[in-house]
Amino acid sequence: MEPPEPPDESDCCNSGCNPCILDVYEAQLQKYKDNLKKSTLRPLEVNSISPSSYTIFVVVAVRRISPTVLLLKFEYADTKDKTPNCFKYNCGQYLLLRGQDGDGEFTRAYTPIPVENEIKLGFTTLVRVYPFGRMSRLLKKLQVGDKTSWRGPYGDFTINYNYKYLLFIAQGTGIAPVFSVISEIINNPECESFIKLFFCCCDCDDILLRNELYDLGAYWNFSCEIFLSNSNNLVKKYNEVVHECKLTTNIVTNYINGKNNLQTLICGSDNFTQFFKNEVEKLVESNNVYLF
Ligand SMILES: Cc1cc2nc3c(=O)[nH]c(=O)nc-3n(C[C@H](O)[C@H](O)[C@H](O)COP(=O)(O)OP(=O)(O)OC[C@H]3O[C@@H](n4cnc5c(N)ncnc54)[C@H](O)[C@@H]3O)c2cc1C
Repeated sequence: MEPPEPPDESDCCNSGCNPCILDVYEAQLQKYKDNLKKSTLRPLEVNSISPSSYTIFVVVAVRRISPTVLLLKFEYADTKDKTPNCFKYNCGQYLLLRGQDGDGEFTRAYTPIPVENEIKLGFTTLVRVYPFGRMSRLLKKLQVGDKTSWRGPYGDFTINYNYKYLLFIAQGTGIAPVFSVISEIINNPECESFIKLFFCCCDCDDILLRNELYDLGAYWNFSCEIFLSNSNNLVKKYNEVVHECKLTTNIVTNYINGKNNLQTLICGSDNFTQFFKNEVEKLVESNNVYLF
């Protein structure tokens, strides 16, 4: 383990970021000291991103994949006195992007997603831009070559392979951590859980990672059902299950009923997440429900 880089005092923007960079540094320093006591092994991996200080990543690709969603690719471009050899995060973890505007500095969370041929020292993220969003205004203007500051990864999600059934309920860009976790599970040859995804989208253009989810359908233990609030211009692919309606409590209840040993994992807007959490908890104990 590398000693954490101390943040500049000015890195704390006093806007209540979660987690605050100064707290992260203290916690990482303590972890490093504890590790030193335990081990004298030389570190083999030097991560290109750090939770306790900002690292510069340059934009290397901007792809619009729906009217409001961008797929952005970033590559390590810092000049710190370290030679990173990997970009490491656990599935379901997120990064914080630093923004600056007339009102000062602030951060927002974004989730790296696994993609084919990923750059060794980089990451990819799906970003929805909102008309009046503070970070969205900056993201909309990003171009290849622009520099951005990131810290992380954060989040302590761990996959529990003891469940026989894993039900994921995702909405919009909530698919980012869900896709990352499902990909990890599917790639574990020892996993014997059945994975079901209910994916809620506004319309056909909004079915994010559609090809990637379609390809996952080739695995024996994964199936996906897509729900569209607006199904204009819908063209289904072979074997794709697309409902021309919103996901209802009945559909969730029918899936859950009769299944013991099931975990439900939910990711979407606050209202969406809270609604399905309440519904699912009428059927299963709350410790079997995870909110990203
Ligand atoms: C752990 C975590 C991981 C995340 N990962 C991703 C990710 O991978 N991709 C991604 O696009 N976003 C992700 N988000 C959301 C992201 O952090 C921002 O909240 C989002 O980009 C909006 O930021 P903003 O500054 O543009 O909008 P803000 O200035 O914060 O909000 C302004 C307005 O934008 C609209 N708005 C903002 N957020 C939402 C929302 N979720 N649903 C509906 N309307 C909204 C509302 O009208 C709101 O009033 C994640 C959030 C968390 C907590």
